[in-house]
Amino acid sequence: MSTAAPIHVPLPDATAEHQARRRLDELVKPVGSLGRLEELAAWLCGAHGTVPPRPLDDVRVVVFAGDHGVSRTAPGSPGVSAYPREITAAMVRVFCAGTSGVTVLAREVGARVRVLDVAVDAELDDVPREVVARKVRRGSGSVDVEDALAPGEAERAFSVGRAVADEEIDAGACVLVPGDMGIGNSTVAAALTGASLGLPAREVVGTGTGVDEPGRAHKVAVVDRALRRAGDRVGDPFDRLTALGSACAAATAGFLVQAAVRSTPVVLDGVFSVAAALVARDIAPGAARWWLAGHASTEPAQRLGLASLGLEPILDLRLRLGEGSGAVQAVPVLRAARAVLAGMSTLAEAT
Ligand SMILES: O=C(O)c1ccc[n+]([C@@H]2O[C@H](COP(=O)([O-])O)[C@@H](O)[C@H]2O)c1
Ligand SMILES: Cc1cc2nc[nH]c2cc1C
Repeated sequence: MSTAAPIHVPLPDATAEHQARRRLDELVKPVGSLGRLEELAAWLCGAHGTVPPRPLDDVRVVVFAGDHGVSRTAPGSPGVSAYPREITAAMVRVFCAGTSGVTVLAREVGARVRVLDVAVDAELDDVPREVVARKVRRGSGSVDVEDALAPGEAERAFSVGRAVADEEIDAGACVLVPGDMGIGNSTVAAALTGASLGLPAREVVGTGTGVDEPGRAHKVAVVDRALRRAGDRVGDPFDRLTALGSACAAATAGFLVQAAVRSTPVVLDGVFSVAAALVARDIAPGAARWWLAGHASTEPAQRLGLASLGLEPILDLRLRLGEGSGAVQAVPVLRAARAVLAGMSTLAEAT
């Protein structure tokens, strides 16, 4: 059970949000005709405390990379992923080379991408030192048979995530995007989501990187064992991260909480970031007010998690890549929402 001091999360500015709604109704268009853009514009005003909101010109993705014990498979036995765990380390090098999916998509919208090895099960001595400087451990425990983390590690990884959010915000970030890379992490995300929402494995497990139906049935069995093993320890969010999460999940939760503490909007991405968000909300109630849902993933746990957070996805492109790839594509929509308030004249001026 964690005894850490409560974390204070500021409230968005309700007055600015209200003023934005009034202004939106006055603009040169039928009332409400810009639909979701109007809601996003008002939300941004609440977050920034100004009408119109400030330009969203410094968007930063942090990809938390790590391995998860559930992806360790004996030769000939079924696995939880369609890909081998060695892909995680290989992908960190791809992020460093600037050719990953999220890096290419982020470039299109002028966002930056930083990758951090939080728990990759390899010594990455061929990547820049700052990529590995925050490493918490090599891999995390296999949650169906053992705790993911040793005592104190969830808190340590959570602090890493908070420190990284602080660094990005101090360097000028006005929007943060949590990215993830970790073979097997859709199983861990399902376990965390099941525990956070009190749902059975069969409802939260999806196909991840593309397992077939027997593969999904195996994942359901793994998550079911994990939920039974953890029992009622999952009531405390740090115990939940220790039993069923991973160093990456804890770091991502810390990143999301600290963004809220610093009044910095977050665009959530796929199933892993949403699973971490459910835990982060339990650590810092009110933090979810600073988060938006970038897109709807094909994973059931992501959809269920967003519904519980009260967040409606901005996009639905049937993505299931992770990395922050869906969230960055929502950035132009947010910029469009801001432009409406910043640039449109009023109906009164036209008549
Ligand atoms: O974000 C999603 O919704 C998503 C859905 C399926 C897979 N992924 C990515 O694929 C990996 C996890 O899939 P798996 O099958 O290995 O558990 C991990 O690196 C995620 O970033 C991501
Ligand atoms: C190649 C590859 C890239 C990824 N990016 C996020 N998850 C991934 C999984 C695989 C397999």
